[in-house]
Amino acid sequence: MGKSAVAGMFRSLGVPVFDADAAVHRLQGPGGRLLPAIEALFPGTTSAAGIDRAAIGKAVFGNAPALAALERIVHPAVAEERRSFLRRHRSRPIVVLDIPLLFEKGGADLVDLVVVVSAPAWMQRRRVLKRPGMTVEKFRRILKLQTSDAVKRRRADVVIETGTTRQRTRAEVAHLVTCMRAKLRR
Ligand SMILES: CC(C)(COP(=O)(O)OP(=O)(O)OC[C@H]1O[C@@H](n2cnc3c(N)ncnc32)[C@H](O)[C@@H]1O)[C@@H](O)C(=O)NCCC(=O)NCCS
Ligand SMILES: Nc1ncnc2c1ncn2[C@@H]1O[C@H](COP(=O)(O)OP(=O)(O)OP(=O)(O)O)[C@@H](O)[C@H]1O
Repeated sequence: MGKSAVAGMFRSLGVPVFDADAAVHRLQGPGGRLLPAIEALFPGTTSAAGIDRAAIGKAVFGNAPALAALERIVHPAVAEERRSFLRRHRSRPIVVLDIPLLFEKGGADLVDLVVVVSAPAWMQRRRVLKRPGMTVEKFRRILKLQTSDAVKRRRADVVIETGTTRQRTRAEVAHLVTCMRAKLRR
């Protein structure tokens, strides 16, 4: 939908962003501290270079108990990284948490304002299918695991549209940051 692109726009305006996906990649990457636990769960899927993402993706997308077991390893570690990010930026008036599964995992209570990044379904599909290793079937399985865009939009405090030009999206982000800064000064 463009979360990472929008996160970059917040960063360029001086707002610190916690990137949950990047934290997952660090924890599962070369020397990552979750490698032993993941190896025990899915033998033969890790090496010194990190996890084999394609193999684990195949094992968990479409297999609810396997995905839940992986999440029990990954999510507490990500929560720890997030707390450490918040401690490091305690003095900052605004921070952004870029969290792909905010509603699915009950994270909406963590934040003062929920910003949903959204584009039309056909555009999401076109962007996702361009990614290396993505197939129509994998995309279908992942979508089924996630809260629908319509529900996310209803639950959002603010929606940032990425179905338009980057310039318009950047203007929406800048407007939001300006409003938040003005509100905090009051
Ligand atoms: C299974 C893994 C190894 C597959 O890695 P891969 O590089 O192939 O895919 P990637 O991480 O880019 O995810 C692809 C898409 O699936 C979605 N997705 C990933 N994990 C989940 C999940 N637990 N539930 C629903 N959707 C998910 C992502 O948001 C993304 O849209 C990886 O997704 C993973 O470790 N997932 C569990 C951790 C997690 O919940 N991460 C997302 C939130 S922080
Ligand atoms: N107006 C726009 N705003 C944001 N992104 C746009 C826009 N137009 C095109 N894009 C493109 O759409 C893609 C969105 O991908 P991005 O990685 O930001 O999504 P994401 O939501 O973080 O994905 P995931 O959670 O699956 O990793 C990027 O390639 C980005 O350049």
